[in-house]
Amino acid sequence: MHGNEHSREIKIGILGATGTVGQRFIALLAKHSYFVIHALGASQRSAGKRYAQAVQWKQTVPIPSHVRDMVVKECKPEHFAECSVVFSGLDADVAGEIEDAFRRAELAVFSNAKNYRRDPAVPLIVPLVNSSHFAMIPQQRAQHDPPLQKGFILTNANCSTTGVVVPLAALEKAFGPIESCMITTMQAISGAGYPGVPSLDIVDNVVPYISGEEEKMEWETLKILGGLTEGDDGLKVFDMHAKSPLRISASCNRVPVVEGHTECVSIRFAKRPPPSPQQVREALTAYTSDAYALGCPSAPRHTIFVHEEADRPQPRLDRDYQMGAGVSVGRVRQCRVLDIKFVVLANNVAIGAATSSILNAELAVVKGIIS
Ligand SMILES: NC(=O)C1=CN([C@@H]2O[C@H](COP(=O)(O)OP(=O)(O)OC[C@H]3O[C@@H](n4cnc5c(N)ncnc54)[C@H](OP(=O)(O)O)[C@@H]3O)[C@@H](O)[C@H]2O)C=CC1
Ligand SMILES: N[C@@H](CC(=O)OP(=O)(O)O)C(=O)O
Repeated sequence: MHGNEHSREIKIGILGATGTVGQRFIALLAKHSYFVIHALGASQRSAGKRYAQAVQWKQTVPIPSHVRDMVVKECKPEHFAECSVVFSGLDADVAGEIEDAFRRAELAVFSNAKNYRRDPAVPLIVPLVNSSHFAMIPQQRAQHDPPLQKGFILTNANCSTTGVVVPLAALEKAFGPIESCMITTMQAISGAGYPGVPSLDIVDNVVPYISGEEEKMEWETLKILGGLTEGDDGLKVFDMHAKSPLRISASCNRVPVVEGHTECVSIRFAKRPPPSPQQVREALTAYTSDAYALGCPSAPRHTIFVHEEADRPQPRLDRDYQMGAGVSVGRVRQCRVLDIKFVVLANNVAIGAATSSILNAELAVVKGIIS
C-alpha cells in the first residue's frame, strides 16, 4: 500500500463493530495513517460492555490494544458526535433507520449494508471502479430535508458484485461495452456474517441458493458500470448502463470456504471481432484504479492480479494478497458460447466489504468531500 498523508487525524466511528465486517474494519483501521478509531457501536446486547467482552473476535490478528477496553455504545448519533465519519457494518434489518439518523446528524456514512444501494440519491461505489459517482454527493445533501452541509450516505456493493465489476470495468475501458455476462459464484460462509450458515448445512456440502444475491448482482452491476447523466430537470441520475444494454445472469452458491468469493464469468463483447484471451489478460493487468492513482493509502498496487498458472486463483492461497484489497483473475480463455471466460477471486470481507468502505472514505478525503 502507498499513499498521501492527510495533514490531520480524522476521528471515525464503526457501527456494527462486533460483526464480521466490523471486526475487519477494526483490524484494518488500527494502524491507519489518518483515520483514528474513536467510537464503536453495536446492538443493545453489546452496548455498555468493553469491546473485548462484547465481541466474538474471529480475526487472525489480536484485538488492537487501544480498542480492547473501548466501551461499545448504542448506535445513536449523540454517542458519535466527535466523529466526522462512520463506517457501517450493520445488519441490514436495522441499517436503514440507523444510517439515516447518522446522515441527518451531519455525519458521513460509508455503508456495507444493502438498504440504500438502490436509492437514486445514493452513490453505489466500488472504489476500484466508479469513483466518478462521488459527483452525486452534493445533490444528495442539497435534496435532503433539511439540506445537509456535511452528512451523506455512500454505499459499497454486495461482495460478489464487487468481485465481478472490477474486471468488467477494466475490459469495458479497453474494448468498449460488454453485451452479455454469465456468472456462477462460489461464496464463502463468512459472507453470511457470524454465526452465519449452520455447520450441518455447509460442511461436506454446497448450497445452491443465497437469498436475494442473484438479483443484487444483476442490478448493482448496472448502477456501478453505468454513468451519471442529467435529467430534464437538470438533476443528475444514474444511467444504469442504458446507452449500451448489458444482460447479466448470475447463479449464486454457498461453498465450505471461510473467506474469499470465487466467481466463474463468461462474457460477450459488443466489439466484433472480440479481443483475444491474451489481449484480455494484458488489459486486466494494465488496469489501474483512481484510488491508487490519487494516492489512497489502502489502494492495492495491482488492482487486478492476473495468474498464469492453470489452477489459480484459489481462495486459500490468494485471498490475502495485498491484504485482500485487489482482485485476482485467472484461467482467461476463449468461451465457445460467448467470447471469453475467466475466474475471479475477491476477498468478501476485505475488498468485498470493509476495504471498499475505507477506500471510499479515503477517496472522499482526497476529493475534499470530507475533511
Ligand atoms: N460478511 C460479508 O462478507 C459482507 C457483509 N456485508 C453487509 O455488511 C453488514 C454486516 O455484515 P456482517 O458483519 O457479516 O454481519 P454480522 O451479523 O456478523 O454483524 C452484524 C452487526 O450488526 C449489529 N447489530 C445487530 N442488530 C443491531 C441493532 N438492533 N442495533 C445496532 N446494531 C445491531 C451486531 O451487533 P451485536 O454483536 O451487538 O449483535 C453486529 O455488530 C450486513 O448488512 C451485510 O449484509 C456486505 C458485504 C460483504
Ligand atoms: N450476501 C453476501 C454478503 C452480504 O451480506 O451481501 P449484501 O451486503 O449484499 O447483503 C454473501 O452471503 O456472501
